Amino acid sequence: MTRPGAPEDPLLAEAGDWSATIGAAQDELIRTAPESVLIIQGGPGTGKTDTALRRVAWLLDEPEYGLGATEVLVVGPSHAFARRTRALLESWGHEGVAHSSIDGLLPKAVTGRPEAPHVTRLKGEARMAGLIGRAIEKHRARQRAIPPVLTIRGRAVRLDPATVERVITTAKASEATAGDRRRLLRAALVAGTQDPRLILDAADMLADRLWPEFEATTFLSELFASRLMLTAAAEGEFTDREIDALFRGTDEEPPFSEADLPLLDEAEHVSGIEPQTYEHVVVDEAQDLSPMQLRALSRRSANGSLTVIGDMAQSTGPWARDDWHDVLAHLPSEMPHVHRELHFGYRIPRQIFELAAELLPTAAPSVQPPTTVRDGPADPVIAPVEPAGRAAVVVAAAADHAADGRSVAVICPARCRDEIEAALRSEDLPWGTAPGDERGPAITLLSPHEAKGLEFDAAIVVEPGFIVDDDPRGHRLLYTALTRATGHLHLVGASEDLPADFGTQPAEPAVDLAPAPVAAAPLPPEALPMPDDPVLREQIDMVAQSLAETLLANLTPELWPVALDRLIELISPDP
Ligand SMILES: Nc1ncnc2c1ncn2[C@@H]1O[C@H](COP(=O)(O)OP(=O)(O)OP(=O)(O)O)[C@@H](O)[C@H]1O
Repeated sequence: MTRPGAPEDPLLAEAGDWSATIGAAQDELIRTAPESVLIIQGGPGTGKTDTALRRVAWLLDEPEYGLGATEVLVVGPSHAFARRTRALLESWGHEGVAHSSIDGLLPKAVTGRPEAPHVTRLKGEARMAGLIGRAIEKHRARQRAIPPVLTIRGRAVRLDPATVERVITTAKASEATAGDRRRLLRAALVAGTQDPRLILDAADMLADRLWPEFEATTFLSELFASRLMLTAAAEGEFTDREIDALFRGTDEEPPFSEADLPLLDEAEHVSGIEPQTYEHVVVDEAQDLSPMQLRALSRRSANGSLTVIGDMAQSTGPWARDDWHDVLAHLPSEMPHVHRELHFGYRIPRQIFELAAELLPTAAPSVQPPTTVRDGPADPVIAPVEPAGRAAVVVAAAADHAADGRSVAVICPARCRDEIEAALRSEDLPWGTAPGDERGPAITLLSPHEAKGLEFDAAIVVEPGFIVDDDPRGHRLLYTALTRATGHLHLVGASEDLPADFGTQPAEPAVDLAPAPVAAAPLPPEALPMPDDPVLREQIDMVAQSLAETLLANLTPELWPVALDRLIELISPDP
């Protein structure tokens, strides 16, 4: 994302087109046949998103698969992310693919309703699908009750219940459309009457009552406004406390929260309104999605051909997880699963990753950190500040990077947002809330959640201590925030929340960034010097990367020296 006018920076330049450096592991994933569910796990910046998009490009280019661009859907966590994936695929000449945030796929509704975290979590559970299904069934049964008499223009029209029942049964058995059902009812009632106009009007009125157009938003509002309907649909699968949590009566708040959107999708599905489906679906940052979101995604897949991407060390929010089982359980597919891990960190320079990796033992102890493949242009800048001076330091750093032509993320917790916005305004610095194209503002202001999956030349992370404190998985969120930069990282905040190892010394040793060694691969007995020729060095690097990926993917660390010995044996000329 280097901006026009930026200095020549070979480290950053290489990020755009890496066709020359595709590792063996990435290449294998890119060429995975479409009849599979490909699951790509990997640390930040290991190329998961790019690899998945290259898989899409490959599937589109292979005539054997005959896949059209409009048959592919790429889903990510945010609108900004969807812009990034669209820009990348289009830069490779693939237009027409659908790119969307998860919410952008779901039915439209006015959201913004505040909600307690335990309610959000409950609404994401898969058993909500059962509740919605039963509520709709009961709703329909009420609508199906046939009134004995209808009043049309002041005249009573008596209906023959047997005739109406017959029409309902025929319409259901033949899966008749709304129009056909109405015509069937008109024909059945009008036969042999003296006043056909009156009867036809009565037939239309009855059709509206029997088969009203389904409005998922109206249905869900009615369901959540009625303790009676909720209890009836719960059928013992929800406790009274849970029903209380779902019940919201009728009030003035915005009607829906974001957790309601997958419920609206479920309601539409149960009532027969089906979304557009795709021959291949890519789901990025899948580690955070609720079961109800995953069900909604699954409905968009025509055949179960999927690429599912994520990193358990970055899993946060109400559905933070430690493994893939739960995600995959809600994305059923008959196709074989191919589960792979990427190990090389291409985005984040060594100096930045060393700092971020200090969080891993707390954030995700079972996750092995990626191996960084390059050095960065600068060490991270650690800036201890008093609250009063915080915004000025952040904005000065952002302005410097922007003036040098870099894209800049200011990643800040909610409680500092207003002061940062005010400081940006008072310095007259243009900024946006989603990374722009090359003509957009260089500075993007983001919450740690919004920063997921994005990358910038420089990142300024504000008050790391607040980021940790404000979320049950705060260490993971901070890890995500620290791993957005391809070149420069600044940490600005209270000295007790900053790591002691770099730059200006804080007064106290670090609290939240507990230092811990990064799991190290066994070293070869003696390192031989690298040749001076840069071309040769790059070739050696690529071969070494490819071999390393094969080792990492197939053998446990204690067997690596054995395999290397065997390799030397195999390639050594016979004596
Ligand atoms: N083989 C490679 N050689 C050079 N650069 C690469 C390679 N693979 C990926 N990259 C670059 O590394 C950067 C990070 O890639 P990407 O965004 O796909 O990572 P990610 O694993 O999805 O990260 P995150 O978990 O943070 O979302 C991108 O700029 C991408 O172009």
